[in-house]
Amino acid sequence: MELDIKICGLKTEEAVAAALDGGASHLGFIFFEKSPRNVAVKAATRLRQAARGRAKAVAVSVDADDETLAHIIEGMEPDMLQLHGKESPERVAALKARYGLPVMKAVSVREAADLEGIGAYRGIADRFLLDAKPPVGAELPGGNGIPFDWRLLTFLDGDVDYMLSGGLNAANIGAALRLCRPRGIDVSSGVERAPGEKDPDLIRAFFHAACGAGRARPEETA
Ligand SMILES: O=C(O)c1ccccc1NCC(=O)[C@H](O)[C@H](O)COP(=O)(O)O
Repeated sequence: MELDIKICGLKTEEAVAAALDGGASHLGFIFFEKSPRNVAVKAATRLRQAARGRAKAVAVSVDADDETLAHIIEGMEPDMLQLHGKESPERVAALKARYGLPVMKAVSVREAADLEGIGAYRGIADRFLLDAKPPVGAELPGGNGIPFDWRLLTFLDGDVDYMLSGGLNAANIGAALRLCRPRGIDVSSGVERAPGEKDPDLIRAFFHAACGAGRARPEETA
């Protein structure tokens, strides 16, 4: 099985092209006004066209209400929803049933106890995005460019399908892959020259480093 790679927070055609050329499996579009990566539905609808048949377009929202979600989903036609707020298991189940789209539930991790939060969503969420817990007072629930202690994941049930996220970049992705053996990885700040400004060269460097560490999941290359 190939490693999934999600480039998140895309806002320009240039960045989308670099992500697709690198072989991204998922492209993330942020719908959260406080984020420097926030995109309008109209822009995301245009940007996601290039991904059709090549990568999954992921709509990232944070405790969005029904009206907002309907606008996003009807407009950009995502392949997947990423719920990055405090959405309950019931809310996740209801959205899956309503839209028939796979859901990736973000879980914020700082310590081992945070991983217990996964349990309530198992059998409901299709996938998890294990991200670093934001620092106290942070405005953003994700995209803060900080890693968490990946060693915590070595105790996780191997059946949990997750993308590793939080502070990944070309310099640390090799170590992260070797330690955690995730089925997918996700990056945002680590491929930016400034908050919200993706850098195609950094995107290319990230793919190069991830592929150098084994694009296939490590245990399958052993
Ligand atoms: O990236 C954002 O600005 C953001 C805002 C609100 C909710 C989620 C957000 N990002 C979600 C992601 O999937 C990011 O890629 C993930 O948090 C990792 O970000 P980073 O640590 O910057 O690589």
